Amino acid sequence: MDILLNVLADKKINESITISGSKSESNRLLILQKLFPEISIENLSDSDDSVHMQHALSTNDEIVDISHAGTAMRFLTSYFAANNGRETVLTGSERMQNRPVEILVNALKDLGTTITYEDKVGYPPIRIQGTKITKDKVQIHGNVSSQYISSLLLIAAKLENGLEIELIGKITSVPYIKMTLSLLTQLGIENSFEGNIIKVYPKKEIQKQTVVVESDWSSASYFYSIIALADVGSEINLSAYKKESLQGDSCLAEIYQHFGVQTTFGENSINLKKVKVSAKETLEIDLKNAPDIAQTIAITCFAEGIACNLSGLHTLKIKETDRLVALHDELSKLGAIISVTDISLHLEKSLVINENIAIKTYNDHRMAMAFAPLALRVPIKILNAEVVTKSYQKFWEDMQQIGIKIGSL
Ligand SMILES: O=C(O)C1=C[C@@H](OP(=O)(O)O)[C@@H](O)[C@H](O)C1
Ligand SMILES: C=C(OP(=O)(O)O)C(=O)O
Repeated sequence: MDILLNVLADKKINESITISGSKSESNRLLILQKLFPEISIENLSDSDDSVHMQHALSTNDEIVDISHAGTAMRFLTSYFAANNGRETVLTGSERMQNRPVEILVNALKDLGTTITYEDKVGYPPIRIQGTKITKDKVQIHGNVSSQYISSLLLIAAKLENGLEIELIGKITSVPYIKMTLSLLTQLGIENSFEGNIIKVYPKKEIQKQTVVVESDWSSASYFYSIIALADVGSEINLSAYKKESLQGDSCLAEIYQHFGVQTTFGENSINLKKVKVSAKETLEIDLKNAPDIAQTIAITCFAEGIACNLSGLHTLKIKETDRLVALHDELSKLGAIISVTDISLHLEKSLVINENIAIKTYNDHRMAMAFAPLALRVPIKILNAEVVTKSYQKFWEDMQQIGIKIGSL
């Protein structure tokens, strides 16, 4: 589905939108619920990635295909490895077969499990022989993906002796590790994270309880971008959000102050309001703690004619697409002066935005969603717009609600 986005001139936005549950929290809780059936989940994400996770956890098939879902691939690797007696081939989309899992697989092998590669060493598909894990100490590198660490943490309490993980080297996307540990704490599972050592203590059963998933902050980023580009006085209410979030992407509230967006926390919602024009100084941010909002921020800067230097982007090359190359190529077509390295992005201040450019999305939901707010400036085409469902089912419906007109190409 290729679409053309447009807006009516001078529209001041004043809308309320409800966003589905966090994909990251949901995919953790689905694994935990399988291990601890005492858990009930409310406001579960309706994303494709969470649907794939639910299906993978309910099937007895030998081959389990999780499509593009990175968290499902990584979290299920440990889950199946600890599933004594079961043999599973875990696979995914063509892109998933080029997203690395070797660091996690090696850690699980060190714990005594048997995992082999069906095709390319280091990448899915992998064949997992479920084993009873009795070892309780493992080392793992933390600089490639935090998902490997969360994966081990999610099964840790159900291992006979719990688990002590020693993190080696620099650690990336730390808030996601803390999210996993906070969820364990909330469920009554004892754990600690001191220096580079994480410990999770064994727990057979937990109290029966309901966990309410906060809505997805990465999805909220597109509304931050829209309000940043909208007229002063425009506002959007988003629910259901809270001030004490487990999601690192809640740093959006602070970052978007640069663009004159004020965030007010309500009972169960946030109000985003454009209170002044964007600051014109170069935006310098390290996004190693919040990689999923890099695309949104780069495009907001471009639309607002603000230069930026984004660093800490070393994980972007192994996400749904190489996001650094994709941003470079698509923003250049719009007229941006942009350069990227393997870990950073530099964007010059620009005054012109080319109209009617067709943006390629490379099977990456965030490419489609991050470019959509540019419709507030120029007519823009988004190719394969259906990719958004990986994390946000009703994204285009919600765009129409805030006044973006969508036509087919
Ligand atoms: O644990 C999680 O839920 C996630 C961790 C991050 O991945 P990396 O740790 O690979 O950066 C993030 O980009 C991804 O969207 C979700
Ligand atoms: C990187 C992402 O997801 P995953 O790694 O779970 O595929 C994302 O949602 O931006």
